[in-house]
Amino acid sequence: MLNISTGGCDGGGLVADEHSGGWPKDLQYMSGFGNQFSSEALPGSLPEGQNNPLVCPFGLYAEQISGTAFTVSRRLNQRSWLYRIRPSVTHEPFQPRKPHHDRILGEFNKGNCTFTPNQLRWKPVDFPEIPTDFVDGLYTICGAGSSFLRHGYAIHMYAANKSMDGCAFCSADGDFLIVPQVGRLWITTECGRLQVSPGEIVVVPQGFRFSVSLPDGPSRGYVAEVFGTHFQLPDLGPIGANGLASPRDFYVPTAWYENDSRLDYTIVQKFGGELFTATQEFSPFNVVAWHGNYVPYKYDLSKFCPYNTVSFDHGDPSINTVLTAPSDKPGVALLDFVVFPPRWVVAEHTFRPPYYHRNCMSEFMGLIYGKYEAKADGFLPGGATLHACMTPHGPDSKIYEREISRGEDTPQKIKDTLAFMFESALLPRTCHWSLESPYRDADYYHCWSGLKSHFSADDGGRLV
Ligand SMILES: O=C(O)Cc1cc(O)ccc1O
Ligand SMILES: [Fe+2]
Repeated sequence: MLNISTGGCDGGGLVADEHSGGWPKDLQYMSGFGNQFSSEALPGSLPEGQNNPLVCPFGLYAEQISGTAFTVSRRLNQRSWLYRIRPSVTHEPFQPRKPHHDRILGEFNKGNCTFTPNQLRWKPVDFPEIPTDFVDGLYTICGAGSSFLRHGYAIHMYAANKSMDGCAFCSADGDFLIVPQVGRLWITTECGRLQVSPGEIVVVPQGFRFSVSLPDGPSRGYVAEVFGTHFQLPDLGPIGANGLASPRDFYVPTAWYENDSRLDYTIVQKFGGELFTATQEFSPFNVVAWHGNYVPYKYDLSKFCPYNTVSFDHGDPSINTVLTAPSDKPGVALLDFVVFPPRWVVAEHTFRPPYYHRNCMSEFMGLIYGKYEAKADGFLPGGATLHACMTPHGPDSKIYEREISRGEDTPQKIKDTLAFMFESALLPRTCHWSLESPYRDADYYHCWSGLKSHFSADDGGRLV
């Protein structure tokens, strides 16, 4: 069977999934970020030497999916060729989805959203009481820009308890970077299947159809969707050739198909922020072979290799960037995905937690497990915070008081925690339902009320 990963950032072989627990036992991935991959589920199903032969092996249809304009520079060009039993075009016309799902947006403006310079925090939501799949459980928190203009992003969360059945989802608006917090996601895509556990992330690029099964039942997590650009690895600059997220740790599925015909397979398409459905007589997971570099992939965050100070002062959080979706301005992200993983903290004569901060970028944070280093309580796993552009934030009073009375400079290990940040240059607007949500922590600002003055003009400003 052909499964090849070449070129791009890193060549890699096939890897078995450490987390596989029954579905399916022989799940395999190809490794490497940005590589050119080739995969076939049937030997000989991938055409050789050309993309669209007059007749494809096994009578398959050739179909290209383009993730960048045809004319984008070779360095950035992303596309894949899928060889499938029936082409995607064979469907009944799309209709607005009923019942209407009105908590998803693809465009953020004064009419459909609100905004506030206040610090926002949400408690983790409860799992749904009624059967709810990934699509029904998805709701937008905030975002900026417009999927129509191909510039912007949306931050969604989901809470679900039921596998998608006879239906596939696809966002025509942008790439989905999914961060599961509770419950594994077993994701079938047109390129094959991925098993994703909390602590891992998965990116399903714009346009790919996927279906989410929930082997553990109740599931919850976060999604960053980026419009008009794709995630890439950050440059490492003076760090050198290694460190942070290594290209070889990104796993891409191998070809897998089902040859199933049913009258009512439903495609749910997010398009311009609204959901449309179309039925077709076959599963969209009918790709027998494929090749290309426009692919879904997953990454285990425990493989992230953090770098940090070994002398003094608190480094900026950009040092923990896993993936970045660039804007057109050099060095400025449309959306960075940053993690705060377990690590040693050794800075001497330094206030070690995150500093007090006002940022021209906007920061949305989530917590996968444990406690976040800047908050003694209130920021819970599954919860979220939003500190928009220039909104002051930082450690709560308890963390501040604890830190300044720490005494010794012994090394400390931050452990049993995994927080993350979606950071963007674009100022987010917040959805009405997020601000009005019963899960919103209206008292959030109190966590800083105890930050009393320690100032004393008499002792040269030393702490008293
Ligand atoms: O907690 C935050 O707001 C994120 C953050 C973390 C950090 O280590 C430094 C700055 C920063 O904004
Ligand atoms: Fe911050």
